[in-house]
Amino acid sequence: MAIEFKHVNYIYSPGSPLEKKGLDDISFKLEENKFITLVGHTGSGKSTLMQHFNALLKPTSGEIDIAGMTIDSHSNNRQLKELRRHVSIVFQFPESQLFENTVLDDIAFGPKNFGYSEKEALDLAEEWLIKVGLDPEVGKKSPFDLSGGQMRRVAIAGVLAYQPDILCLDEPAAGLDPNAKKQMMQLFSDYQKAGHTVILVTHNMNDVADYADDVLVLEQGKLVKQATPRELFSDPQWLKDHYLDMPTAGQFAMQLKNYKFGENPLSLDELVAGIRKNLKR
Ligand SMILES: Nc1ncnc2c1ncn2[C@@H]1O[C@H](COP(=O)(O)OP(=O)(O)OP(=O)(O)O)[C@@H](O)[C@H]1O
Repeated sequence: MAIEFKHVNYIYSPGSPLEKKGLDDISFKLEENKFITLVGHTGSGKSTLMQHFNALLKPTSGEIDIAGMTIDSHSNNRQLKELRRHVSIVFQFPESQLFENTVLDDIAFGPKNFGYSEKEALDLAEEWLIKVGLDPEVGKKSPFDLSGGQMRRVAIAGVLAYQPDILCLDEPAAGLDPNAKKQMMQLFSDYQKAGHTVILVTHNMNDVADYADDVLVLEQGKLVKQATPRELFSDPQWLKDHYLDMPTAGQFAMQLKNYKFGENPLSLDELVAGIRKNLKR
């Protein structure tokens, strides 16, 4: 199911002295089953946009076609429960929402909430506990006896277990060590490849280069670019003008003044291949 935003505006506290435009005439279309990244500086509107994907915020004007539904300022709450089964948002530090006595019960909570029987939900919980890389024995523990990284996995397993078609993630790897972060990003990449849409808010251009099919760039509530990572990172001047970084491999290549790279490398592999070519010249 494709996603389309049509002239979406969102205003915080309209008519009050605190009135603030969060989104400004946003229009775009996303193909289904892609890995999308959402980038932009602090305050550019990423979280505001994200919350429109499952109507935690509804457009002040304009409309959104998502998961076979159309959301506008009048959408009612019954429609929204159905939407939230298909579109899930994982906010930063989701482990702060864990509350059940055991890890398995916590993971099963999501599927139960969306209509699975007790048994089905527990079966899914056992399956996803392993898929997120935890030992089955962990299932019987209290979530509060786990490390921070393990708690994060449990919280994410609770969302993946009911298999939302569209998974929205707000900096899900924040605060994890590099190894744990890589494993978590791989989990999301696998989830997308298994036939789901993943939408990731990130400040990290390496994540954009490594995982994204498509990038949306926000600035002051406006969409200023929709592109592939290759297109975005092939224009260093545009990035500079918009105070955005190049991925590490591209930055490194730009420092090698006497080397010629056909395209700015996006990954370590591309950087190494480019350097090898130059050494053979
Ligand atoms: N509840 C609110 N009430 C009023 N204004 C808000 C509210 N939440 C966000 N804003 C404003 O809306 C704009 C967009 O904020 P938003 O949180 O969506 O940005 P962001 O790109 O997610 O930032 P960050 O990277 O810091 O999370 C900002 O100017 C912000 O101050």
